[in-house]
Amino acid sequence: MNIAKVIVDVPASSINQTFDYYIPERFQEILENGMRVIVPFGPRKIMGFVVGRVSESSFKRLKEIVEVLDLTPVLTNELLDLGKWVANETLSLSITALQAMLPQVLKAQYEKELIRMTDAELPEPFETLFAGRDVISFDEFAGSTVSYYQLQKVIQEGDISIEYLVKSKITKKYVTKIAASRPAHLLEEALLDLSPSAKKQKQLLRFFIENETSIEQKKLLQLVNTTTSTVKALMDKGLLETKREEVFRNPYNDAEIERTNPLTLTEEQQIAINPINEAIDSQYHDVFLLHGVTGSGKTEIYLQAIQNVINKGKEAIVLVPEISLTPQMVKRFKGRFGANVAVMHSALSAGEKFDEWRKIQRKEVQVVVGARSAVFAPFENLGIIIIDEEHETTYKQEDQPRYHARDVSIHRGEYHQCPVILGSATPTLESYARASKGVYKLATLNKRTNDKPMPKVDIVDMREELHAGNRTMFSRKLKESIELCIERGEQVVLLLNRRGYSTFVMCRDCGHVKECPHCDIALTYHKNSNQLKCHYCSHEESMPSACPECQSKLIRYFGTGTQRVEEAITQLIPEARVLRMDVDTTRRKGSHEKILKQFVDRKADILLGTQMIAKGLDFENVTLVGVLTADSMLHLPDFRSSEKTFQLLTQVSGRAGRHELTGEVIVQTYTPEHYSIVLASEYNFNDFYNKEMNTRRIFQYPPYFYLALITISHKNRVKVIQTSQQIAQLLMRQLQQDTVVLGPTPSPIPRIKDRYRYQCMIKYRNEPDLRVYIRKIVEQFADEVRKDDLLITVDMQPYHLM
Ligand SMILES: Nc1ncnc2c1ncn2[C@@H]1O[C@H](COP(=O)(O)OP(=O)(O)OP(=O)(O)O)[C@@H](O)[C@H]1O
Ligand SMILES: [Zn+2]
Ligand SMILES: [Zn+2]
Repeated sequence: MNIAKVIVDVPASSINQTFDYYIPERFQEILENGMRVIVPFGPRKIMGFVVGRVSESSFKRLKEIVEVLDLTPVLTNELLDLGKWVANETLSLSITALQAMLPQVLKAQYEKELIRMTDAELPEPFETLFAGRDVISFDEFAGSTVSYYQLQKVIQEGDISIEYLVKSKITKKYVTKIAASRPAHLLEEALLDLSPSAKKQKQLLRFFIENETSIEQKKLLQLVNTTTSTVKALMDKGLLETKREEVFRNPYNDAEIERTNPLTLTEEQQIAINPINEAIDSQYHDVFLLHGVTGSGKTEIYLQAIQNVINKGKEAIVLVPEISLTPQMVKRFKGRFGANVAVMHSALSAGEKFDEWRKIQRKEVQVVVGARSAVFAPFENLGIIIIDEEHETTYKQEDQPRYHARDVSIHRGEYHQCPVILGSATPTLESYARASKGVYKLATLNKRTNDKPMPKVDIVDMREELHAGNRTMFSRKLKESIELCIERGEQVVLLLNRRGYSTFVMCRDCGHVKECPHCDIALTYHKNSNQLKCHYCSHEESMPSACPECQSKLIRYFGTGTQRVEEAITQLIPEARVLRMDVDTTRRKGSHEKILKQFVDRKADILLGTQMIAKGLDFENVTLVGVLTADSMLHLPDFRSSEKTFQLLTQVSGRAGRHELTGEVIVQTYTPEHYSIVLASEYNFNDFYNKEMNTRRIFQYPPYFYLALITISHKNRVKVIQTSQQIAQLLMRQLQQDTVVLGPTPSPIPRIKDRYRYQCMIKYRNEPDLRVYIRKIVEQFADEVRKDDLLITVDMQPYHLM
């Protein structure tokens, strides 16, 4: 078995396969699957992952592995298989899928160092190698005669550690600790033997006689007021010893987080958790959809299910959307499980992320709470996977590999025979439909744990405001409620639903929105040509100068930012203290937390923000939630726009009245009759679900149909059009009768960075070989992709339709 199968880091489709390399003598004993290696490839040396070992190759004259980067595998066999599966499902390269599973630090090639972790004698070759130093470069080892096998053994013993140097900074920190190397009574004997002049040495020894602990050297020197030479003198006498210990950079101070105990579950919660616990106990895989209104205690169910998993010695993955991964959220998990929790968050530095990942890899924690990519946590004994706010579209990765964390979770759940929990107050139609069919098990929580009703929602028709002469973005009702709320000393959350603004065209008089006559989807305004376009069916028309419904001249496209809203509030309600939270004010690390803390400390009356304030936040003093423009998302060229609107309104309403005080919600809109707004205001998920499912069936969208989106881009527009047409024709030849290929049509954003973009959308019910067809078709263009800068991207089950 001296030949390794390696997936190499070359991002081109023609080499999406393994290559055979000969394993030189010095690596034979240590090389395992999941290790990274350096191999020659053409004229270069590149990185690759070992995915197998064989004794024969069909190729003659194999090249040799040059270097082994890891002495413990960074990917388990399960993850290697998962990588293959992800690559296949998402039509991406294996190397891309594998790299997506690893922290940044391991993706690039960094310099490495060997660090001595003990002052005890190391096996001989290492003493010579270190020659009295604590740290040596890895290259020095590689250039020596010491074997990799020997190194692997001392690493396993914990006497030497390998470090990756991130941007010339050591990724980890160490402290030197001092401890007595003999029991106290022997230290006392030694004390008597010390010469009377060695006062400091005596003082130091007494410290260890009285305190039988190890202590950080720096602290010790301060306490006893002495220097390292005193320590050294006692070490030379064999009385003290030093040990280097790793300090994990801990972005969350575990010690400061107050521990919480499990709450007694309500009856609803108990009924919901029972089947989940049964799956954990009997070790079988099932997907549970936990549909619970905001504030119904879903998180408590997660916590108690995880406790059950921990008790069984198993591990848990909890996924939460990036923007909900607030300190508040982390605290709930650390409060229950303390240091047994790793947190994977994009705001952590590369080094911090690596530390958290290592805790998982070394089995130092049993729980990880993280955003999308935490689904690849290298646990080997999973007992549960939880996806909170399962409807969030951020669970879908928007570049290669374009995987959905939900699909990956279910795949891992099958492998580990453990339950997967999808939780939401507003599940996706896809998940709810599966639950209705019995594919997933449904659990419902209808009541808030505080037994208070959901806050009452008032819909304000902004067209009437305009007719009454109010041209501000605040209705009279909202303005008055804000003033009253501030007077009572309570707080307001204001949502500016900005996503997708400025692209749709609406009449400010009657609320009419221009839609495509064939697709029932808002047309996109293209500023350059002053045209309205549909990118589902290529329909086009020119921008009207008057509203086709009411002839008003006030028809225009929209554009507003939080900054302008902030100015408007201060003009309208000068006494209001406003905190603004959007991409601009949260760009710097920690600013997100700072704003929330200021709000909790009541340093402001109003928290004004975009989508990021709608989720997961829990403020005691918030009694009013205002939505400035509920419909701004409704007219996005996206068949999910109603669903997203319903979800957002429900989520943001859930921020009010979560505690003692009763909450109130005011929703401003130009389309007060739209079902997603009306039904959200009534918290009526079921009617919304039925109505929306009907629409999806009629227009052949998910969950009735699956989608695949192929986007073609190139600098030359003609070439893009030709290629797209060729692709569409090739597809059409292969596909079933009831499969629809829409397009080619220009992408919603038809040109990015001077590249023209066209797309083909495939709607299908059953195409078992679709991936194979697409792969083959894309391969036909491989030459042009490589030489002519043509770009073809494929997104299976797209969420982002731009
Ligand atoms: N069994 C219980 N008894 C008493 N209080 C509970 C119980 N379960 C949960 N709670 C409390 O109820 C509140 C709401 O619960 P939680 O945040 O878990 O709900 P949620 O469904 O996750 O809400 P959201 O979807 O809005 O984030 C929390 O303050 C929580 O501590
Ligand atoms: Zn009109
Ligand atoms: Zn159309």
